Amino acid sequence: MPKVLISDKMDPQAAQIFRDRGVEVDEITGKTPDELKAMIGEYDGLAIRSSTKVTKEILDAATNLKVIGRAGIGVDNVDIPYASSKGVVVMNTPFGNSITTAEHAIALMFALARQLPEADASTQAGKWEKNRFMGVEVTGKTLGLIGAGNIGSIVASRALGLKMKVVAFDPFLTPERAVEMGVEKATLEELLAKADFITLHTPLTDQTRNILSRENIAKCKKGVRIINCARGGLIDEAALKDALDSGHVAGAALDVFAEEPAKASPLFGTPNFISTPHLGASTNEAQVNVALQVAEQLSDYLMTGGVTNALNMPSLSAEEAPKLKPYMALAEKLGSLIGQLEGEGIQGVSIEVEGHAAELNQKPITAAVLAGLMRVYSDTVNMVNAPYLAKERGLDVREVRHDREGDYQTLVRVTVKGKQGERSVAGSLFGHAQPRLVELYGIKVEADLDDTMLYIVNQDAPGFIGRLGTALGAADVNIGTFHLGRRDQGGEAVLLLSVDGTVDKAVVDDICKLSGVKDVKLLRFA
Ligand SMILES: NC(=O)c1ccc[n+]([C@@H]2O[C@H](COP(=O)([O-])OP(=O)(O)OC[C@H]3O[C@@H](n4cnc5c(N)ncnc54)[C@H](O)[C@@H]3O)[C@@H](O)[C@H]2O)c1
Ligand SMILES: O=C(O)CC[C@@H](O)C(=O)O
Repeated sequence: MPKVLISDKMDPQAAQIFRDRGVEVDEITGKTPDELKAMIGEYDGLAIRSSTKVTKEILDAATNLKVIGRAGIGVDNVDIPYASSKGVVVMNTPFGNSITTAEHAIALMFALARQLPEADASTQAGKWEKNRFMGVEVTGKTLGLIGAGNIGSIVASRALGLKMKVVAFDPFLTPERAVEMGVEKATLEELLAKADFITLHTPLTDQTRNILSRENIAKCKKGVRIINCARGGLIDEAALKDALDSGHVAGAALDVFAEEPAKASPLFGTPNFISTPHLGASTNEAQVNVALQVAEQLSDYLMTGGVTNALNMPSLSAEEAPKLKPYMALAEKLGSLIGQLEGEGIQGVSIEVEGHAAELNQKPITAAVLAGLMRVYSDTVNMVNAPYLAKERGLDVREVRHDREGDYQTLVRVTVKGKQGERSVAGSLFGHAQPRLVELYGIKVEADLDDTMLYIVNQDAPGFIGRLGTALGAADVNIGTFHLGRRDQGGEAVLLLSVDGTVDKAVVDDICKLSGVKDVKLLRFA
């Protein structure tokens, strides 16, 4: 039974879902990195929010880990490249807290417009400073949206409902989508010049880091009010403090900080500055949504192989997973076969599907071929890290889909470009389930790829099979299955034998010495 650790505070319904789906679950929150490191080795899955930092060290200790699920959107607390290199799938729940976070941005916008926190503190201090607090209306004002994805678009719809104008800067926003959203697409410069309020809704990337830099803050309209419910690091906090002090920025509300927990920001105590401790996603509704989603996604992956919302692997619905499973087994075996035959030095690989296989999601088939192929380089390769390893090695990967049906109802062909030029193997499924090799380097064969096999290339001549049988019998090697194919009579023949148990190198050397033998390889598919 797979075992999952919930290491951050999460709605209790998550644990219940794991149990209902047959996954063992421990909820142990608030551990230090060292404590987490000591315990993570026993878990197959890890469910987190933002407190747990999944670093290289934690991943190195996570010897059984297969999947990490973030109950939320941002995954900056997970070292995704390293998780990928270790073959660990990383998933998030991209929609569960979007409405809640958009509402928090709107709440902060109103709090800034009417100085609500300061007015509250003053009133509760018994001051009744009615003349001190003069607000602004939001109606008719321009809201500048930086980032128009899930949350940004919800903020835009709420702002339009409040009769604001919305201008949006997002390099990936198409003109059609802007029209659909009812916003004006703008450059960053235009947005900075026009906006009365600016709200940020992008991830933190190399392009968005410091997007509100000192220089860009200076380009804003005087009296602008700024809201950040996305990620710390999008705003130069020191420059924001100076702009608040000078009055160039009339107010700023931050839910997120460059360093969290933010316990001593220079912004604290600045007039017209409001802060919340990363509460964007903190509503009952959002926390139930993300907890349920993460538990369902992790359970699906661990129990059925279904992949939803993964950031480092192609998606695979629970419905698709059983259909693709035999194809992935076939693809991995073909990749492994050609990888073992060619050895190192493969420069490119093309994965072609035809017939029934062409109706399926090809990405998992490609990932499975690469997993088999890259095993030449590493024993720990799987479908998650294989594409990264292939990229790292500069392998050119091509996917081809043929609508036509050939000799077989379904076919997967793997062609590699290696030291010997382009060579390919192809396989099909028998009875819709049984992977079988049907072509090897242009020669028709029909062979199951069993755990241990001998691949022998010889000159087609009478008596060879007898000599081979005698040699194997003398070495006490029992032949399970025997498959023979040849290019033409008297030409090159290929033999694929499955054998019981292991075969010593000495036996392989003896076969090499048999007359007419050109090549012998011991293949393993276990
Ligand atoms: N405060 C919180 O508790 C909280 C809660 C949920 C999400 N978030 C954060 O909010 C942010 C937005 O989440 P989302 O679900 O809307 O993400 P999303 O991926 O749906 O949208 C992000 C948008 O940013 C745009 N973008 C990317 N690079 C850009 C750039 N250089 N300039 C302008 N736009 C750019 C993308 O095109 C996309 O439309 C994320 O950083 C997420 O982690 C915070
Ligand atoms: O889990 C949280 O409280 C914050 C989540 C938020 O930052 C997110 O990116 O989804």
